[in-house]
Amino acid sequence: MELKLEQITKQYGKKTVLQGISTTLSAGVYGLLGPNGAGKTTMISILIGILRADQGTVIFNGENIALLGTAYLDKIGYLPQYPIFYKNFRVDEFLKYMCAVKGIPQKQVKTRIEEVLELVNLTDAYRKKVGALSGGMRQRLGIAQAILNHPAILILDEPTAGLDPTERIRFRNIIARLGKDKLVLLATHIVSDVEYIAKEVLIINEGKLVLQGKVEQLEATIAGKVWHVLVEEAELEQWVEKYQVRNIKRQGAKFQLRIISDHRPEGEANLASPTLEDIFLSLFP
Ligand SMILES: Nc1ncnc2c1ncn2[C@@H]1O[C@H](COP(=O)(O)OP(=O)(O)OP(=O)(O)O)[C@@H](O)[C@H]1O
Repeated sequence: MELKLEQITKQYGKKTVLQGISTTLSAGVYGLLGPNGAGKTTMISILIGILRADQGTVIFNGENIALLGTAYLDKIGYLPQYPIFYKNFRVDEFLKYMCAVKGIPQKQVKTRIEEVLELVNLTDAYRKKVGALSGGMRQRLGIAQAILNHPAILILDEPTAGLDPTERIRFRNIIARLGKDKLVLLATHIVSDVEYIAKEVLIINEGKLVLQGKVEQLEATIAGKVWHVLVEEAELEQWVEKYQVRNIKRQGAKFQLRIISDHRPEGEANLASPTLEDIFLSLFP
């Protein structure tokens, strides 16, 4: 399976929101990272076929999606950034409704609903009202509806916003499992959501694809530039002014600073292993 973006460009009025995005994606989890307003949701809207690019094409398995029409939509599962749930529906009623929307044959509905609820660990919530679910359970229900039609491509826009750490990990595990046979594109600005599960990370800023690669490849781009330095409290302010300080952690009477710098900072400085968050923050301080 292959999804290819060729020179995707989109403008809203005079503002160019996507500028010549080109990439090729296949099965596996991809993290789409970028600061607020980078163009993630616009790119997703084009990929799920609800928005046309001004220029460029999206090609699914060798065919232009603009010509595939609903045959392409059948391949897509989508969880929007702000999903609207009908709170008075029960979970099973909501999923039956979504099966009808997606044209799933009546004979398959019951089995398919049981399968997707099991996949997202919501079997026990079958008869619960959607309004009674926690935020995390509701997001998992969002995934359940997105995969009802066995999509080849699953697109999730900021799926973990507002989730507690336990739910975030649970969610991450579900996504990793789904990525074994689907192309999963997960847009987020929470770097840790994708750090451990993404096959590749795409970083966009101001509508341009600025970096793409495996997490280790991206981390290698700032190897030798991430430092830990121990400083006194009285010196903190001058360090923060002089260096790009990523993190400050109290260590006994002193403070440990995580710094991104091309050169070894003065004082007690030790090299640290780079993380994806270091890259993100070095690009968007
Ligand atoms: N319908 C629209 N009309 C005009 N401008 C828009 C429209 N939708 C988005 N924009 C602008 O396009 C830019 C990219 O927005 P987009 O929502 O794609 O970014 P994003 O990376 O998803 O941001 P966030 O993380 O905040 O959701 C922003 O400057 C936004 O204000």
